[in-house]
Amino acid sequence: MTDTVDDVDLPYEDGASQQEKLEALEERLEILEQQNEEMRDKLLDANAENNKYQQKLERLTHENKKLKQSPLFVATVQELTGEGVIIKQHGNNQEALTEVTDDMREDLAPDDRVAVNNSLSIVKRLDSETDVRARVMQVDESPDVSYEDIGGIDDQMEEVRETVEMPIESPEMFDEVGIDPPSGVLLHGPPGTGKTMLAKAVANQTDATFIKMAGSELVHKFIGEGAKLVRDLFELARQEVPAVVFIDEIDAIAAKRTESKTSGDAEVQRTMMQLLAEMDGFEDRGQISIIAATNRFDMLDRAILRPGRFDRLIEVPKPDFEGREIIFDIHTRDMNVADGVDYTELAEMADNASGADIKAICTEAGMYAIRDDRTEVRHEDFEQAWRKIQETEEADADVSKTFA
Ligand SMILES: Nc1ncnc2c1ncn2[C@@H]1O[C@H](COP(=O)(O)OP(=O)(O)OP(=O)(O)O)[C@@H](O)[C@H]1O
Repeated sequence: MTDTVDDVDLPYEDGASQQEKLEALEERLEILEQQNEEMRDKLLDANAENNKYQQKLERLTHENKKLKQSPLFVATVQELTGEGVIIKQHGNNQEALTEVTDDMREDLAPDDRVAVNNSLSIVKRLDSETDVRARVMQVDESPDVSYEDIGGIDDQMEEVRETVEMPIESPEMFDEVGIDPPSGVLLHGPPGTGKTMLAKAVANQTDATFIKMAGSELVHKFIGEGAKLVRDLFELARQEVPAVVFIDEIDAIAAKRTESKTSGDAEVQRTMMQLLAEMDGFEDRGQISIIAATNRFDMLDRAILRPGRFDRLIEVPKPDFEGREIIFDIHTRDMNVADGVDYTELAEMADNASGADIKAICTEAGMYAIRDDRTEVRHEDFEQAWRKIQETEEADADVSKTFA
């Protein structure tokens, strides 16, 4: 309903002169215009915010859909016959005859790897095995991270060095003393605290090949591949000794056993069993070091923590005040930083930041300088960068809460 003139509370007394009325009305008009302006600004902000959430919503909906899709199984084409295609499923080695469209049939040849759904229909032809390995395993003959690049986790670094370096550099010591070298190291702690860096640095120091495998990639894509890829991983490590095998997100393959009996769970189980078998029957222990990492220590199956497997559990926490100061120092080493930049203040400001957050603050601060057409990064650039990163993190947290 719109206000009529009668409803409006007039800003002057009944007996006011024409001049007084005019002035009062002008004053009121000015206030209303100002309020209108403020409302318009707020509306614009709200629209921008709304757009941002819409985009996030779309992204999350898309991810959600992807996760809900039922997993596909992997099989190998055995033969193309008049009645259909004979495939052999990985994992259980069972053969099956399945029908395919003419288009798909033209695309297939014996020995091709294919993805099949629950009813064993071929959904697509897969990349060659080498492509899958390349996706899941990242091999780096000489990673470029050194101990000087890591800040605030000296005790953890010492422990990793002690466990990994000695057996690779002086395996004879263990032989002579007559003990087995320490087995795997499990690093656990929040994201972005330097777990991957630690593994890379120790590989660099010992001239070992760094082989990284992501747990989630192993089991979430195609069923029937996980166990084989674990075997391939150890095979590759044996060819590359000395090697540091880094298994990231190990919780994806070593989560506590659940009651559900879905095929996905069985696959995860098989992959984990293969990993345990490889770790137990490990003859090159020492020359191949296994470092695993997780952000979800609470979720791990205790079987993985039994002696002889990961018997060094090292917590890698977020840096404390001093650690943050050092990490700021590390990440600004190559930056053109103005005289007034105070790392102590920055470390106080970025309370609760991880190493990865600090790295992001430094990069973003550099971006502020560039946007401002400067080549020198100032203290306020870092402050502005931290505010921006916090806002983004808060918005992300809100969105995940809303759509959880
Ligand atoms: N302690 C640290 N010192 C210096 N830089 C760090 C530190 N921790 C993290 N960073 C920075 O953050 C980036 C990401 O760190 P890294 O990948 O090692 O974390 P992570 O603990 O393995 O994380 P995630 O659990 O998410 O895999 C590094 O490349 C580095 O730039």
